Amino acid sequence: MPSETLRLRIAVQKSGRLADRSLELISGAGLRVMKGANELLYRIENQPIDLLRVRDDDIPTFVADGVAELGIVGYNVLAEHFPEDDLEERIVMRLGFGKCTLKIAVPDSVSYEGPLSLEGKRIATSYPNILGKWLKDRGVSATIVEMRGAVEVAPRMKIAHAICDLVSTGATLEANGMKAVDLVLASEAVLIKAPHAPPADLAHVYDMLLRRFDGVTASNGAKYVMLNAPREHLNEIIELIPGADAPTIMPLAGREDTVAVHAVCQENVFWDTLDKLKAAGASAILVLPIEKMMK
Ligand SMILES: Nc1ncnc2c1ncn2[C@@H]1O[C@H](COP(=O)(O)OP(=O)(O)OP(=O)(O)O)[C@@H](O)[C@H]1O
Ligand SMILES: O=P(O)(O)OC[C@H]1O[C@H](OP(=O)(O)OP(=O)(O)O)[C@H](O)[C@@H]1O
Ligand SMILES: [Mg+2]
Repeated sequence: MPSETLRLRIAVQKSGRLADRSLELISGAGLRVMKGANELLYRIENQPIDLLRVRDDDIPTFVADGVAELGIVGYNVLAEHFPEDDLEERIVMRLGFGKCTLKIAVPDSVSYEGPLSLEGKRIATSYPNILGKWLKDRGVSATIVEMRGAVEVAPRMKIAHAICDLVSTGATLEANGMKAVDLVLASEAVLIKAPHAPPADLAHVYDMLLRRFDGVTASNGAKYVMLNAPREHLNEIIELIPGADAPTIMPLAGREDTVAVHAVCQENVFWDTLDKLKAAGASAILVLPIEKMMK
């Protein structure tokens, strides 16, 4: 095959909760997506890369089989496909979006004293492998009722006593008269890789892509903080800046007692932090978003 026809493939969710954020990550890495007539495959205009747009359930297998070199999928979906594997071998990086938890939930009126309360019960879920392993590890024997969706209605329909489903805000559980009682798995979107190295001709594109994804992900939520600080409270003020690593301290023209402080914060900066900085004597505080970061 001539090398100019070789293209890397990234499997992404076609539509759903991860679709937009996956495309944002891809464009954040400088890839220009061409939305053509082919709904299954989007071309990247400025790199030899294609996006394979599929149901999220197909992504772990496509990547494991080498149909795509990389994929963006929920950790929960990956764990359900490969419940016995060391998932770290498949994961390139955690992406910081699509955060949710897989939880055991029961009707509000039901008491729960730990996993043993599930003994002999029926539990509805779309994640039979993860739940099966979780129950086995805790020595609980229960019947797993597999459902593709609308798991939250199972107790009301008398199909199951409990459910094991994804939760983020808890609104779905609340609307269905249920409460979360145990954590099974914490999840977020992850970048996964095929077991074999990419074609040699595309190794540089692959490496560049991982570097850029890392840069976009690392800057997620990170902020650039600039402020003026009285010298006598400098240490206290630096301590207050969240996740600040080696801030830059600069003199201010004509102001002996005050310095300018610039710092990259690895975490979000909330209003209460600004209030504390102000109370400690900081002034002219600016918090700026960081678009890209390369360490
Ligand atoms: N409420 C939520 N909050 C945050 N993230 C979520 C939530 N629900 C699901 N997710 C994450 O987003 C992923 C995709 O969810 P979505 O509901 O779009 O899946 P789906 O209906 O199975 O989509 P597909 O049509 O691709 O099969 C989930 O596997 C999970 O990782
Ligand atoms: O705690 P919450 O914020 O309410 O989120 C939890 C809900 O989100 C997901 O469903 P989604 O809304 O994606 O619809 P689906 O069930 O059709 O996939 C999940 O299956 C829960 O039902
Ligand atoms: Mg799915």
